[in-house]
Amino acid sequence: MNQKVVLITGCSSGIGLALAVRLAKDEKKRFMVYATMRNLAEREALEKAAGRTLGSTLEIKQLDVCDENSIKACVDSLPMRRVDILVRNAEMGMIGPIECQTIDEMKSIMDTNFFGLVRLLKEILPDMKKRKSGHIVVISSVMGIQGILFNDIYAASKFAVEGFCESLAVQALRFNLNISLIEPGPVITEFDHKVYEEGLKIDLSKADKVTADMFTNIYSKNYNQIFQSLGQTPEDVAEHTFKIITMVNPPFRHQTNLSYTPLSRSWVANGRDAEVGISSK
Ligand SMILES: NC(=O)C1=CN([C@@H]2O[C@H](COP(=O)(O)OP(=O)(O)OC[C@H]3O[C@@H](n4cnc5c(N)ncnc54)[C@H](OP(=O)(O)O)[C@@H]3O)[C@@H](O)[C@H]2O)C=CC1
Ligand SMILES: CC1=C(/C=C/C(C)=C/C=C/C(C)=C/C=O)C(C)(C)CCC1
Repeated sequence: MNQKVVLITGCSSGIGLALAVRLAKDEKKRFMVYATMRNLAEREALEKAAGRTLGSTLEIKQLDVCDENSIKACVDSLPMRRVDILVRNAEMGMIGPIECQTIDEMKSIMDTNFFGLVRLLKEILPDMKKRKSGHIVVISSVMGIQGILFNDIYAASKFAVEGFCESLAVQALRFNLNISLIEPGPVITEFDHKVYEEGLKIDLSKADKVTADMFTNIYSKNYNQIFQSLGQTPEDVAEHTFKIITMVNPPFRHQTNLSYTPLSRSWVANGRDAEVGISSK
């Protein structure tokens, strides 16, 4: 059987975990999934969800997108170093006023979210080009095309990812490679819990009163309601991504949330006028 080798980053939770399991449980067994995570001590949830596929169509490996050696060691450990489908999923979020964030904290977001992708491609793209086959699937976000209040650095990292992929897409055509950007809106995962919890701990004393008030009484106050009303499950995003992966001619961009799509579409069409109006009152 001609199984496709899939390597996914950030599979300890959320979308990465759901997608790894979805592909490994494919009825036609079309995929051999290497589900990676930076810390193997966090493998329990994936092992549980993988069930019988563990050791058959799913294997767990260590990979930290911030560590070139770990990426190389992981790819070297694969049969003939072959990756047919790379899913770059691992990322970090960050919210809050920039006055309250250090440059080192911002650099760490760019290092994981943007340079993490660059490191992976430096290791995997040359082999894909030689074979003239491969699909690079990047879990981006609607924030890759639309900035959102108090997500300045995170959105910038997603814009960087999208610009990088858009530029590479031109080369990809020449080598018969596909690149797809998956753009979910809010998804209810560890990510949004972690980001929100961290956001609540921010020392707002470095921000002026108006900014601090906007963060507390507009952003934080409405955050849960936005996620509860619009949020998708990681399994839903995994299903969308599965469909993109199994398409003969996958699209370059794909938004996963029909409830959110009108917001990002109208933003692109009308600019700031389309910003969603939620009042602090
Ligand atoms: N949740 C949301 O609302 C949305 C999420 N997304 C995107 O979806 C993707 C997955 O996020 P989601 O499933 O929500 O969140 P999770 O927090 O559940 O998953 C993020 C994963 O990335 C891993 N990770 C972080 N840093 C590294 C690293 N240096 N090397 C390897 N793995 C790392 C985490 O591992 P560890 O457990 O070790 O921290 C975790 O497994 C991200 O790209 C995110 O930007 C897009 C739109 C909306
Ligand atoms: C909370 C909140 C808003 C929306 C937040 C959204 C939509 C967050 C989406 C996060 C995503 C998509 C994260 C991952 O990539 C608005 C509308 C700015 C108004 C003020 C309060």
